[in-house]
Amino acid sequence: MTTPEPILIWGAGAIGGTIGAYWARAGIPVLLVDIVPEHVEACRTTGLAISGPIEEFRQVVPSVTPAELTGTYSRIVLAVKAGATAEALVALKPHLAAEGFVLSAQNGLNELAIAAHVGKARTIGCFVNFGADWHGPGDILYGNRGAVVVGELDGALTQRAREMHQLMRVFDADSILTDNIWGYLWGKLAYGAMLFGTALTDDAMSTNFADPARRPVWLALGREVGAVTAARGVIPLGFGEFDPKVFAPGQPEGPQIAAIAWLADYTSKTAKTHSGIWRDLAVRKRKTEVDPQIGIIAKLGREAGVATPTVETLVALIHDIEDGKRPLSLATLKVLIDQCRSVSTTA
Ligand SMILES: NC(=O)C1=CN([C@@H]2O[C@H](COP(=O)(O)OP(=O)(O)OC[C@H]3O[C@@H](n4cnc5c(N)ncnc54)[C@H](OP(=O)(O)O)[C@@H]3O)[C@@H](O)[C@H]2O)C=CC1
Ligand SMILES: CC(C)(CO)C(=O)C(=O)O
Repeated sequence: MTTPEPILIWGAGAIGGTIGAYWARAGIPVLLVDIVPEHVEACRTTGLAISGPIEEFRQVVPSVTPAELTGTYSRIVLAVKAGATAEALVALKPHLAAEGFVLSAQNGLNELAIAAHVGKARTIGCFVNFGADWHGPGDILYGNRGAVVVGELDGALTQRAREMHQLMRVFDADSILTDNIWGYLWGKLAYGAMLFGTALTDDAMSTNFADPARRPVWLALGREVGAVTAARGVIPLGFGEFDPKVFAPGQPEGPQIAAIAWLADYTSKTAKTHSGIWRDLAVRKRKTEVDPQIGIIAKLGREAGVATPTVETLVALIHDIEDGKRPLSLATLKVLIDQCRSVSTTA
């Protein structure tokens, strides 16, 4: 009897580690690949502990560092931060079978970079919106359930997409198979841009979304991403009651304010009170995914002739915090609030 080929999860942190622990617990062969040797050692020996309000368990998961990996694999789930995607792709390509694929379980438009590197036919899209934090070697907080959506880049409902969807259903029974993965990815960018805004302060995501004084920023970011999304001909899709279509050009303000109010409520119900961006800035003290995730919106906007002044200032402010030039504080967010206010009064 031959041993079934494991699914490689490349990047076994908050997202990759959580999915991997669930798959391994369900008896699905999985192999974690991560550059943090202490994490790899913990996962394969004492086990990966999943904690938080959803479920608590510890699961031993086969794990290696990239240097220890041998062989080729048909299914690779990429779950590194967007800034590490290029480097991870170089390392994983020799291990990707000719007929295999890479599925991006990441925020942003990493699918573009993956397709450019391994080929569009070997790339599958995925939208992940559950909340998790890597707290240390073998230690992950699973803070809240959230959308998991799988789809081919061209929308085809292929056998391999169906299979990955079924596997994701083992992790979360509500996972979705879609023919519009770009819609979900662009919808998340609208929310994602707002999350970067919340990460300018030390306040929880929900505190930020609930404060009427900060609302002009969320509205401006939603509208700018909505305008670029529309210019690219994408119909954005959301999660829960967050419908990014309300931010499309020409849409009224009422439903936009309601969408922000829903986000305030939604983000108040997680054990992960702050975004991964805030965690990178405040806890990990490292660069965020701002350029590949948010900077790309401004770049694609410029290409389409759509102005994105709020997005551009946000990117600059995040860089300032990364470089130690500004603090994480309300004063930093206030730069953006003032810019949005002055635009709305001069408009
Ligand atoms: N966490 C969350 O709640 C959510 C995250 N996302 C998205 O999911 C993606 C993954 O994020 P998340 O899981 O939080 O990130 P984490 O930092 O928790 O996990 C990524 C892991 O990959 C490792 N890594 C970095 N470079 C490589 C490489 N070249 N090869 C192998 N491993 C590598 C990291 O090590 P090191 O730390 O040393 O870099 C880390 O252990 C991001 O795009 C994020 O925006 C989406 C929705 C929710
Ligand atoms: C907030 C969250 C978990 C999405 O709900 C996220 O995407 C992040 O932390 O970057």
